[in-house]
Amino acid sequence: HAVNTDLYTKAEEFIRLFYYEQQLSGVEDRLDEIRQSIDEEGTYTHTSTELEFGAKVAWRNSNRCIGRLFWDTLRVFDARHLDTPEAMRDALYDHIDYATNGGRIRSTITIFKPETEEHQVRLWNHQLIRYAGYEENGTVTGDPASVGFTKRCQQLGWQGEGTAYDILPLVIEADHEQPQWFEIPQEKILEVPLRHPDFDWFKDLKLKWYAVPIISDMRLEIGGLNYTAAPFNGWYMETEIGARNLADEFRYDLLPAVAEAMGLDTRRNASLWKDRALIELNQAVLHSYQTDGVNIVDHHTAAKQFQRFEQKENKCGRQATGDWTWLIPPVSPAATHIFHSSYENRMDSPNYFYQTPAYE
Ligand code: HEM
Ligand SMILES: N=C(Nc1cccc(CNC[C@@H]2CCCN2)c1)c1cccs1
Repeated sequence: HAVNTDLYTKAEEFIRLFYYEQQLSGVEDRLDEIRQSIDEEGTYTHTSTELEFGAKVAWRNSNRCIGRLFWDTLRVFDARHLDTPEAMRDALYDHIDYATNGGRIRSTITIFKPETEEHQVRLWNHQLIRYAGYEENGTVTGDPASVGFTKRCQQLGWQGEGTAYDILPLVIEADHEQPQWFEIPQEKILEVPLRHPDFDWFKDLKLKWYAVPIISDMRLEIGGLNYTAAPFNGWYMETEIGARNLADEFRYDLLPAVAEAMGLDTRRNASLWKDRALIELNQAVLHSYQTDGVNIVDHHTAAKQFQRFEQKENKCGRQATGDWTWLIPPVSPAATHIFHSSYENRMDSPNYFYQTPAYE
């Protein structure tokens, strides 16, 4: 019974927040309904409006997110009625199409049914769209971060072409049954070839990245219910691609190649060759996405937008919580106000959480 009381307590806190912020009447009747449902069935069901509000506020509460100014514009697709892996696959295809929108990216979340004692839906992908990683005697082709998941996909019967840019399949696990994998049709994947506005040789590095980051392995908690499959996307901040995915030594490790092509002295740290290469790589990312009409935000603009979010929260009588260590951008952090601010890293509910890996 303790568990149910815990569930009711969380449900009540969420419902009261929803009725207060949306200035609705009749909260006691709704709470009676929920208490009865929990007593009779051990759980309760969110209305679509409660679900949408919960997903938006979970984004508003995401302490590590610099993009929260737009929390209230999230498009929420309610996919709780879908029961088969094929139906879920089609909902994921629709998510990719709707979010991509030819480059005019729309922040979107698709929410599958919450976990109960009987069932749980999990997406094994970290992101719906991501490149495979193949390890051959010490060297990796593709994304080193994907080596483990790529091996699991191969064990499930998937075969990639072996290039540095193979798109991994969707892997859907429903109710502890055998996970099913599905290819994503190539025409659904928007990618951006990278070129530099001033360095004509940059295109000869033959680099590209995908347009839409869709996180698919986090748990959305709303009023005590856990939505263990709720993929969400926004657009990229350029440093994620230019300062991490393509720059980290344990990812695509491209700083030496860019620095050499720039003719920098890579033997001496004090030449600041890594810093110069970083700036040009991030400049190429911004230039390429903007030229192709694919939404992206630079880290200075993103910080300004976050400052507006902080101000907007204060106007609403709230104080924005945050994780400073993630909110500062990895390039020129002290050039943003965030570096010179402090934030309480309190985890409010609703929120997005890490969850136990779906596979090992
Ligand atoms: C609209 C454009 C958006 C931008 C530019 C943006 C930007 C970012 C960035 C740069 C990070 C840090 C990621 C990293 O360093 O790996 C982040 C984290 C995060 N964002 Fe956003 N975001 C956006 C939209 C969203 C949306 C729509 C949601 C959910 C509905 C969201 C939820 C989160 C969460 C939960 C984290 C923390 C992830 C973790 O702890 O690993 N963001 N965001
Ligand atoms: N722009 C985005 N970036 C983002 C957001 C949340 C999580 C992530 C992935 N973070 C994990 C990686 C791997 C370790 C450190 N970064 C990226 C968005 C992805 C989905 C919505 S916005």
